Amino acid sequence: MILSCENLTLDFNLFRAIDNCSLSIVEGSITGLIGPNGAGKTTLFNLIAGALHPKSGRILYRGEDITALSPDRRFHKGLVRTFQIPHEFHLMSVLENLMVVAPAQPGESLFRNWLDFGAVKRAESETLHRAWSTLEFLELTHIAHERAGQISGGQKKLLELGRTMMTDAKLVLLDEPAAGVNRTLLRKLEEKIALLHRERNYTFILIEHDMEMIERLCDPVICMADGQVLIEGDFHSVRSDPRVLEAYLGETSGASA
Ligand SMILES: Nc1ncnc2c1ncn2[C@@H]1O[C@H](COP(=O)(O)OP(=O)(O)OP(=O)(O)O)[C@@H](O)[C@H]1O
Repeated sequence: MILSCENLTLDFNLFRAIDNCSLSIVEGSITGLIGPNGAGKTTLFNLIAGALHPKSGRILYRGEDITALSPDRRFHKGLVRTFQIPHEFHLMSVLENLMVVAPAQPGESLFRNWLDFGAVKRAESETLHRAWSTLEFLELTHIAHERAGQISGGQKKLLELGRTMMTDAKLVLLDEPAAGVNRTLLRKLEEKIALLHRERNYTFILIEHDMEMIERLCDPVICMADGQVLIEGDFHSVRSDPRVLEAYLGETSGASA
């Protein structure tokens, strides 16, 4: 298991958003996290990424108890939430947006810079090389020098995925990657997620309301309701489970399962 959440509970004032929730994520899987609006999916992501801390329970990442760690410490251990990395810098180019995500570089310390200019240059050229290979992987080299603020919504999602590749990500939390992405770019995004999973052994947890995307990419699928795990299994068994249908029918805002 790459991640285990054990009996997590979180309250927002008197409202219990996460209620004694336990789940485990298998290393190398793409796990789909579904559930009606308000089920607690994003709050669970916030707990896993460290943006919120549970009232009780614990989180183990690669066997280590990370419940008390800051988001930053988790990020440096390879637990990356897509929009934990700041949204794209609009005025910077696509290439520069990748380069700024790279782990701390020697040139960031003036003293070090003065002592070892060669090391700074080497690190910069490694970062540039990594950023360029990331663009090649994402098939975005043609927009390398465009301002990030001017690219399409789907290209921004690809860029966001690319920025996880500039870190040494192991477990990536994707919160509704399909939202606002056109069909063509959505298939490309799916293809890249599948490739990162297959060829680079990334583990993903994917919150998504687009059930076709969940069906194509995810195994297993976990359905949450009322701050708890309702059921876990393959897409078809989860989708046809009467408890899941009931949970979706019970919601008022009408997301489709
Ligand atoms: N900061 C907050 N303060 C108070 N209540 C909150 C806060 N954040 C979330 N909630 C409530 O906690 C519950 C779970 O919300 P959450 O956003 O985790 O659900 P979700 O499953 O991600 O829903 P959606 O699919 O609509 O994004 C909801 O009832 C929501 O209103």
